[in-house]
Amino acid sequence: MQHSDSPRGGRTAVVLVAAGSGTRLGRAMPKAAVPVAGVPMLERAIASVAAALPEAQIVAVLPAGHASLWQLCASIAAAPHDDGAPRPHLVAVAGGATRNDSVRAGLAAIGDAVHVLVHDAARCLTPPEVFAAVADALAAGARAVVPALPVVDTIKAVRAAPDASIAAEAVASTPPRSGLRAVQTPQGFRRDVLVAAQRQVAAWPAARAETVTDDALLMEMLGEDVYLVPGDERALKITTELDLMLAEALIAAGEEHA
Ligand SMILES: Nc1ccn([C@@H]2O[C@H](COP(=O)(O)OP(=O)(O)OP(=O)(O)O)[C@@H](O)[C@H]2O)c(=O)n1
Ligand SMILES: C[C@](O)(CO)[C@H](O)COP(=O)(O)O
Repeated sequence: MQHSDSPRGGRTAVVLVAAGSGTRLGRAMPKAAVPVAGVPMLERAIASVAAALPEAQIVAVLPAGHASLWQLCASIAAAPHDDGAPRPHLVAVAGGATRNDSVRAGLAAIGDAVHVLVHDAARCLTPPEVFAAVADALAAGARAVVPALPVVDTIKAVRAAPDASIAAEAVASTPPRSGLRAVQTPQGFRRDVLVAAQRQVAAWPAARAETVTDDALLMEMLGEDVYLVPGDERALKITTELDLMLAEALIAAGEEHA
């Protein structure tokens, strides 16, 4: 297949992190295996990535011990595509103890990609427009791109309680809401820059590495400009039962793309 250098083309890889345990969802299986309106979350996530970026290599990062997710990936990679749709370039690797460990495992498995998108399988209803917006910003020369939405709540920074007899945190400050955004995935990067940042984190003590809650943070650490493109409410991260209910309601209403 002829691959173009465009971030919508074949020199792009997607690291799809799906190795989490889903503690907050509290099911007796890893979150990626949980059915969302009857279809495993991982299957929905792969379908949405493949629909948005059909030429991209997809590296699914899976819980090492969950055979059914590995079988699911193998069957998607091998499935005939009679409708003429391209078969996803899909491989699977084992994840690590933290999300960031899993991202690193995925990065180690990608081919010769120029750009990499890091995406949460838990955001399995992300519409193609969000992938396109990230890819287009990379094509325009950005080295780090993140989808974002305005925040709807007022956000407080907190401090320890000034009066120890009151069992509560206290407010430290209130950042102006107009300057805050909630960020989603896929987060897109020049691969060489992300790999260089991850090399630094690999040497950090665990307590510091745990502060890496998203990939863009690493770019900020290197002094890179991180650009924001519009996110989408359908790209919600399924974290709790309420999120799962919302995702299933979106599917029932025909609002998800797949
Ligand atoms: N060790 C980990 C932890 C998380 N993830 C992935 O990172 C994404 C965002 O993580 P989150 O939604 O917090 O998933 P979990 O870690 O599974 O959730 P919880 O914290 O409730 O256990 C998910 O797609 C999850 O599978 C991962 O690949 N490897
Ligand atoms: C990367 C992320 O989805 C951006 O919002 C988020 O930070 C992941 O957090 P989690 O606690 O690992 O779900």
